[in-house]
Amino acid sequence: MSSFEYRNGRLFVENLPVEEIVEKEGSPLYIYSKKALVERIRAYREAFAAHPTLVAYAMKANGNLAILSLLAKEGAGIDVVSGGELFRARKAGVPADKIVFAGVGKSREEIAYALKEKILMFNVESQDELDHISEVAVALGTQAPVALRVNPDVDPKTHPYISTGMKKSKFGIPVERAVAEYQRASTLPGIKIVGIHQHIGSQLTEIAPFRDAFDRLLAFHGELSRAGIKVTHLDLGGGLGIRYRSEEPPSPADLAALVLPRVKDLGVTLVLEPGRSIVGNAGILVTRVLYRKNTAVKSFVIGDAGMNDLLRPSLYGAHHDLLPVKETKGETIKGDLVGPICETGDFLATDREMPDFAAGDLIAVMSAGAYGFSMASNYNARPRPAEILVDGSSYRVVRDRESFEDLIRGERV
Ligand SMILES: Cc1ncc(COP(=O)(O)O)c(C=O)c1O
Ligand SMILES: N[C@@H](CCCC[NH3+])C(=O)O
Repeated sequence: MSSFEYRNGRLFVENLPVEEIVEKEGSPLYIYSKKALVERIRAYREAFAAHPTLVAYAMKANGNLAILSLLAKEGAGIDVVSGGELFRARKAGVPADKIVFAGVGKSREEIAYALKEKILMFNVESQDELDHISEVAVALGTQAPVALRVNPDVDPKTHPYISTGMKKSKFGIPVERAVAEYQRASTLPGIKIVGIHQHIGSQLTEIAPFRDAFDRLLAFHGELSRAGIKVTHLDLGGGLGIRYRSEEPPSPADLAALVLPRVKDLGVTLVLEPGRSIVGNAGILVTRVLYRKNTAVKSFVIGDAGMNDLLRPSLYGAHHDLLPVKETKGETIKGDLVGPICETGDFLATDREMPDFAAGDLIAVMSAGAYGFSMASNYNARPRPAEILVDGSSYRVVRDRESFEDLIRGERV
């Protein structure tokens, strides 16, 4: 049974009506389902159970402490991309030896912090970064465990802004230069080579790019061992897509079927970095209609959530289904769901067939668990929404709605 469904015409999250939660906690509001989160992380753990595998949830998708802590209790590690994310992961109780650290621009302070915490490994994205990490490690009297992020030049067939494994992208080290870079790494005093890393993009809905990238990764692994360099970890990154509209992305089991038969004799631990496919469909954003407005050419539904609360439609033209919190059988309109932000690009849906919403109605913006709150901002001095975690018939506020005082914290006249 899905975690979000209608019962007697009312939208429920697990056993709670969305309307009742919003009456108490206000809007806009992010609501997550614990059951959906647990199901998703277990789907990965079970699919890969036959091989030593660390599922390092990519917390950039949603870094709420309650979610991190829940996933950690399910055995997950974390993929972080900043000192701030590392801090969050540690606050949530994630063991340091289950944390991997990627990103093209790690600062010396962030590197030192991660070394002191003793994380599992750094996923290194350039020659310069490798040198910096070695220097910082030597200064601290230690060695940094690293994987080099190898850019295989595979088209992930997703939005260009979130394609990361092509030649023209800023990520990773080109595969043709990677063996030489590993050889250089093996001579650096502060570096201990432990793995190979790859991540080709996000919201992948076909298996073929995973297969192409994985073929290249295995070929590279062979080349590296022939050059005398052994690794203990193969990090395959994240990127598995979810259903926003009608997509039918591969499942963790499909990924496992592709990968496991070919790694079983390599003597490596697998690392996976799923983000969106864990949290995306475990969360919704609820917005209340403030006004209706019709011009000569457009119908607008003006809600209380905008691009500052959910950026994906504005940034990528992304589609999120809209569901009425109270089911209607009445008229529909074709129009835009827009927010209060002073930008024409502030919309959650454009030219969309939707119920003829009236002021006061609640709309659930679906599939908003990933890259929703984590990309929210205070633009137009708007406090960010509260976040709610539903567990069966009860819920907890896992992040308070921001106040006006929060907006000016740290500022001085
Ligand atoms: C290095 C790395 N790992 C993991 C992820 C998580 O990706 P996704 O949310 O698509 O699973 C990303 C984001 O694309 C990433 O950059
Ligand atoms: N923010 C993107 C995904 C970014 C992936 C990060 N590497 C989205 O909402 O789809």
